[in-house]
Amino acid sequence: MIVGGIDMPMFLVRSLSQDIIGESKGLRQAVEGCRKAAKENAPVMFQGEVSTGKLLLAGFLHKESKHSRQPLLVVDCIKDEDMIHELLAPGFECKQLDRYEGGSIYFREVATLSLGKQNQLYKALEKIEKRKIRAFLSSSQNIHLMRMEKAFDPDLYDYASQWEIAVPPLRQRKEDILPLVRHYIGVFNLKLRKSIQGLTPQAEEILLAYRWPGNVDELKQIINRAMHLSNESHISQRHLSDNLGISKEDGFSHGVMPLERMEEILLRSALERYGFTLEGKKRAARALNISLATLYNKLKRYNLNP
Ligand SMILES: Nc1ncnc2c1ncn2[C@@H]1O[C@H](COP(=O)(O)OP(=O)(O)OP(=O)(O)O)[C@@H](O)[C@H]1O
Repeated sequence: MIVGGIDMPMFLVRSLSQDIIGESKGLRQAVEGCRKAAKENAPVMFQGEVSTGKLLLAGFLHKESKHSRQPLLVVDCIKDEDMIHELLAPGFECKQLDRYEGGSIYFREVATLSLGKQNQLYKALEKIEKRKIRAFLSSSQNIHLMRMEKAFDPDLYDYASQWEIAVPPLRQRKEDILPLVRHYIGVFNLKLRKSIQGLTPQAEEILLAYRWPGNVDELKQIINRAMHLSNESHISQRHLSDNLGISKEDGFSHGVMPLERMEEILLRSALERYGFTLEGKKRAARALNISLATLYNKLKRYNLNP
């Protein structure tokens, strides 16, 4: 739910009361980490690949903590450029944050900020904490490696390292795949007015073997598309084939796919994340560690357009 009527429209304020679905050890450890962190006041850094559930877990932590009576504010360091600019300005006094005193604030994707801005964020966080607003940070890039390569600000690194919660990718939490699939089948049955009951054994095998580079959002999309295609009681291999880049004949039982297909998936996911504007493409190229010119060549080759 997005709560409107706030002073700063750049802030996304969400009430996160959604269920956390999964049974894996990795997810249970992350939930346990949140429960423990909820009893403390330290800032928490959520680390994990894209769409692994970092924000969902931060929402759970917030709800379990003594800050839960006030909102959790979400600031996206990639998308909320104006807000970030305002918040990081040296003169920012956080007065606009007064009404959120006692709540929490979540900065999504802090590692995408330039080194200078990371340091400004560290200074802003000191002011924010004075307003008794608890800080959460997230990154889909490994900030420890970035720090070693001097690509992450030392002050923000020390701040973020106080309490870390790692959220493993879906391919390392295979026990979560089928429960999530069942959950989304239920969601889309309602939405599409269908009554699909589950997956064929072969379709289950395919989904369990897949690497899920886009994690839970990708799973959601794949199930959504498969359910649009299926008029049967179960989702089968042929409803998944085109979307997972596998051949209808060969199946996909070994978690292998053509490298080019994997490259296309990664390019698409980077552009969906950063956007197709010039700035978005520059960021996508940086995240993929390729030059902008190479990115343009690949976009042409795979015919990737918004
Ligand atoms: N364990 C889970 N149970 C139910 N839904 C989940 C789970 N994990 C993720 N989701 C859903 O997947 C989507 C992505 O989750 P979320 O935004 O929390 O991921 P994230 O890691 O913060 O993403 P990003 O990398 O884009 O910042 C959301 O719709 C979320 O509700």
